[in-house]
Amino acid sequence: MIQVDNLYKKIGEVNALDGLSFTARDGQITGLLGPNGAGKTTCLRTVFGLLQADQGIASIDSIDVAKEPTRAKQQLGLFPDPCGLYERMTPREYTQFYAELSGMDAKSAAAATQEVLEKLQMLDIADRRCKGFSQGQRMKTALAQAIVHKPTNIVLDEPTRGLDVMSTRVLRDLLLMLKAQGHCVLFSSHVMQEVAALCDHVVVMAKGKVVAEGSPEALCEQTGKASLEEAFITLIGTDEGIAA
Ligand SMILES: Nc1ncnc2c1ncn2[C@@H]1O[C@H](COP(=O)(O)OP(=O)(O)OP(=O)(O)O)[C@@H](O)[C@H]1O
Repeated sequence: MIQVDNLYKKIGEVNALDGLSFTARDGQITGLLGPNGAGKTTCLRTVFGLLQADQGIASIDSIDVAKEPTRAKQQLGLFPDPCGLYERMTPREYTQFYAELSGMDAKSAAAATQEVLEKLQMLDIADRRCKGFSQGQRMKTALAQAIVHKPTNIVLDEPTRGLDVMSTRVLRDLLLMLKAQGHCVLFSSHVMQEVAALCDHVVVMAKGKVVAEGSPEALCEQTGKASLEEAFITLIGTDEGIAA
């Protein structure tokens, strides 16, 4: 479970987070939806301990990220940009390298790597170099790295940005699989369709604050609109920076 409680963060003159609070639960996909500059990335960076909030608490499975960053991060997987893979490494080498970085000895890392490669159904590409991989294959490799240390919680910042339709579908299926396995999945997006299709809980944010939250259906009901897109426009007052 990921909780943010009353987070404030001023960057330069901007209140990037302005009293942000929400909970992302286990066994659910939670979407952070907001226009450009809403504070989504700032929020996720704070959750991962890359930024320190001015005020408020971010916690992973009730562990305060600012006070116990190492222990908190053991429960957290951060999905990296799949474009940044080391092309000369194979998914197995790459995943094992990250497993060892997370503190496992070589034998445990090899076993955890084999397990995750099986789980993501990527044994067929496990021992090929990443150079020339399709976006979907890169995506799987990036996700293998993010979850090899078996975190309960997985965070993704705009994971489908720049992806083709097939790769987006691969990623969606992977996220649904992680949810079915009881993980807490938190991702940011400004793609309405993706959020409506995947999320159990949507946190609509603007200007560093939560404007509304609930299931896509509840948000439609609350605003009296038929689609999440219309509900969003009603809540935010604009659809600027949001993709259908
Ligand atoms: N390093 C920085 N320097 C200056 N301003 C920043 C910096 N990082 C964030 N901000 C500002 O903080 C606010 C929140 O930015 P953030 O990147 O968190 O938004 P976002 O919701 O992820 O936006 P987008 O969807 O455009 O990626 C914005 O006004 C942004 O300009």
